[in-house]
Amino acid sequence: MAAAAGEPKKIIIDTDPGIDDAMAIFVALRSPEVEVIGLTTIYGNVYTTLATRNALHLLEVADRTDIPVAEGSHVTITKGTKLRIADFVHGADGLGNQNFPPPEGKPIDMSATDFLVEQANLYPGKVTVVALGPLTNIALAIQQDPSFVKNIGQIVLLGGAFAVNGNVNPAAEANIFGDPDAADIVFTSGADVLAVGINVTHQVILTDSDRETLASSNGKFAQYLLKILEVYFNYHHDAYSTKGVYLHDPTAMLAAINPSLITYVEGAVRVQTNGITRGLTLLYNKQKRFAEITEWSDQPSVKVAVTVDAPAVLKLVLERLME
Ligand SMILES: O=c1[nH]cnc2c1ncn2[C@@H]1O[C@H](CO)[C@@H](O)[C@H]1O
Repeated sequence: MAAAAGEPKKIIIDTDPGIDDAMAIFVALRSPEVEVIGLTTIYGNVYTTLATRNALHLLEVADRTDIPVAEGSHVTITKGTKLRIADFVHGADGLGNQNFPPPEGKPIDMSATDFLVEQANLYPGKVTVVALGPLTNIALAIQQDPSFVKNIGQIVLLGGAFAVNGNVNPAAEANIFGDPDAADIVFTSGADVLAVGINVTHQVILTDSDRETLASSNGKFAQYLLKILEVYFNYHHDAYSTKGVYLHDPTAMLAAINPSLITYVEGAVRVQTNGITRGLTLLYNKQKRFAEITEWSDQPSVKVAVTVDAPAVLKLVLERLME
């Protein structure tokens, strides 16, 4: 594969691994266009303690224990402890019920939020955060350091269901539902945000036959993922009528790596934080100038992905995991 032109883009992956997180992390580690400078962990697919353990484990599988892991928040930004954990999607261990041995490594002695703030300050405008779980750590960084929103290069997040049904319930997508208050802080922060929602990721499906293609590779990532994918396939088989699994996190990762794979629109996004539509993401395209001053007035614009070159994403995922 040709090396990326220029310096690779520095990325921090905020993650709750998670089967599709594992795929996305491996894709990033095999992508010359980016340099993974750290993983930060969060609850979502698993509790934060297990997310940290899984992040360390995945870096050991990849022989990349040089990459630091910083543990993130165990509670929502409003200190909520009643978390919705998607173990029914990923298995009790988050990685397909494989009972992998515990990692040898440890997280660094710094919180995810402190690490995010530190790295954004160290490389102003140069770090992209790829957020694959609920947005608590990112919102905490925004609250902790007023210069974070201008120092961070871009925040590419997997989250939201823009003008489509959610996957937790008809209103809400899982990552936004996990901490709607944090999500609203991120969307209204003024940072350069690109949201890749399930309106886009539901177009990128790894089918049974793609899984067989993956199985034809002796590559360590392909062989590892085959083991953990079984649980993810079973869940999709039960919950959806698609012939495969959605590649949520790998799609968001590739949108960060190669923005030409998606198209987006711009506008203000707000998140519903209570009631039956808690977690709903709504995009205001700013086509109409409303006279009345409301919670929508003067909100900064973010980017919301609307189309994806699904065959190209799938091809890249397979290529990079099969090397
Ligand atoms: O049905 C579901 N409920 C909860 N979480 C899910 C479901 N399907 C996928 N994910 C997880 O949430 C993110 C995308 O919303 C992905 O990280 C995916 O693994």
